[in-house]
Amino acid sequence: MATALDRIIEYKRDEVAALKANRSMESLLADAAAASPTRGFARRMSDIVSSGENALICELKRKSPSAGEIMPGADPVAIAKDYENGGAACLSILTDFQSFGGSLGDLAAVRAAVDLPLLRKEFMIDVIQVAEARAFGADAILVILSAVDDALARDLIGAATDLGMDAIVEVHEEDELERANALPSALIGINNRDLKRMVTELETTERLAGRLAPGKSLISESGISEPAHIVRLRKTGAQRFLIGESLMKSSDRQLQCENLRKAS
Ligand SMILES: O=P(O)(O)OC[C@@H](O)[C@@H](O)c1c[nH]c2ccccc12
Repeated sequence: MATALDRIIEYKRDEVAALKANRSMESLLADAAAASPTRGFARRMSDIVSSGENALICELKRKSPSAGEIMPGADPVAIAKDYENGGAACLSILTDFQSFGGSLGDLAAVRAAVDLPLLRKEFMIDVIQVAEARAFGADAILVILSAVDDALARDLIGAATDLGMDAIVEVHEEDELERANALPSALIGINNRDLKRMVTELETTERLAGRLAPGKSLISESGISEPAHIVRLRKTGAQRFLIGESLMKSSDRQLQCENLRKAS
């Protein structure tokens, strides 16, 4: 049976074909060269971690296959400002429309409104999407290892590096973590959500965290909704966290960000 991830990758291939029909790599690279310089995504997280606080990547997400509608009419700029005022290290902007209700327009709007480094949260299957990410102001990309082989992962990371961006290599299982350890990116995201079964378990980080190679930085992703979750995950050594749904739904995003940032 096709998984949720399979279905997303299938329409993503059509989107990439449409992008290639409309834009040349050269013209996207020209836009990328003209974009304002990258903001140092990994560096901003390390600065916050050195100060003793948690580095939060706060996410803008209107809906998802697992949660359904989260906040259909969300104003990306207002939410980004809440996150910035709450002391977020970086922001994650979903740009997939079909499953997550996001767009590159959200990325560009947030880029113009706040100073934080931005992750383009997207299912990357072609280097042209990396150039497009930079052209719209992204500072980092996501490389989901359950969706790409090692050769493509290397190409995506290489393209990001060439454009001055960071790459988060996302894993959910032990063999993916082994692959991530051998890839040339220092940021490894352990996704507590299984993108194939849509089940979220913080045990995923607890099980895999000890297996990161030296020099890699761990980001624990998904399913975090309260300070106690951070306290628990910090025991694995995690100091960087990617949080979406619970912050989107919070009645006081800024305060919730502050509480999660200071939890220890
Ligand atoms: O909303 P949550 O449970 O806090 O999760 C955020 C983020 O980790 C999640 O949106 C995510 C992690 N990896 C992804 C890959 C694609 C789309 C979404 C994701």
